[in-house]
Amino acid sequence: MSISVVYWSGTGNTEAMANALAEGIREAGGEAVLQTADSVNAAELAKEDTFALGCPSMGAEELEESVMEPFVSELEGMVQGKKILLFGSYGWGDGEWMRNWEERMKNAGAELITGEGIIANEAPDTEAVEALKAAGRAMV
Ligand SMILES: Cc1cc2nc3c(=O)[nH]c(=O)nc-3n(C[C@H](O)[C@H](O)[C@H](O)COP(=O)(O)O)c2cc1C
Repeated sequence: MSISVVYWSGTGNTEAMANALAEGIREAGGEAVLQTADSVNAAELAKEDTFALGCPSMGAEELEESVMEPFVSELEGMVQGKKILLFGSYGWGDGEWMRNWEERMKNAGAELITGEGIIANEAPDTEAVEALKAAGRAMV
């Protein structure tokens, strides 16, 4: 099973999370397709039943504004019934951006894999890496 992991990452922390997730997908025998959000067409992605989206907390507890925000906004109209895993890194906040993002996707009709997004403070630590690998395995 081929699973897309689409993310935006400015300094590599969310990218490291995407790599851990991909490792879990591969451990379970799946094929992980890692792509940055600027190279993905939302309508094409929405043809898949299960996929992962990653973005750090930017702005003031917001999705990155030039690529990820418009991408997620476009996807919102197309995710009814989709199984989506959300993940991302943050710095100093309390995860508000992820709670808002979860709410948006649920209101758009998506089912969140693991129930809530997986977050990591700056670079993912061992615990976050293990949680991402487990989520990746569960997606296959
Ligand atoms: C412009 C900018 C805005 C940010 N805003 C927040 C914020 O509102 N809350 C927070 O917890 N972290 C914030 N951060 C910290 C990043 O979320 C954190 O450094 C994260 O690890 C970056 O992930 P990345 O390496 O995938 O880009 C901000 C960072 C930048 C550069």
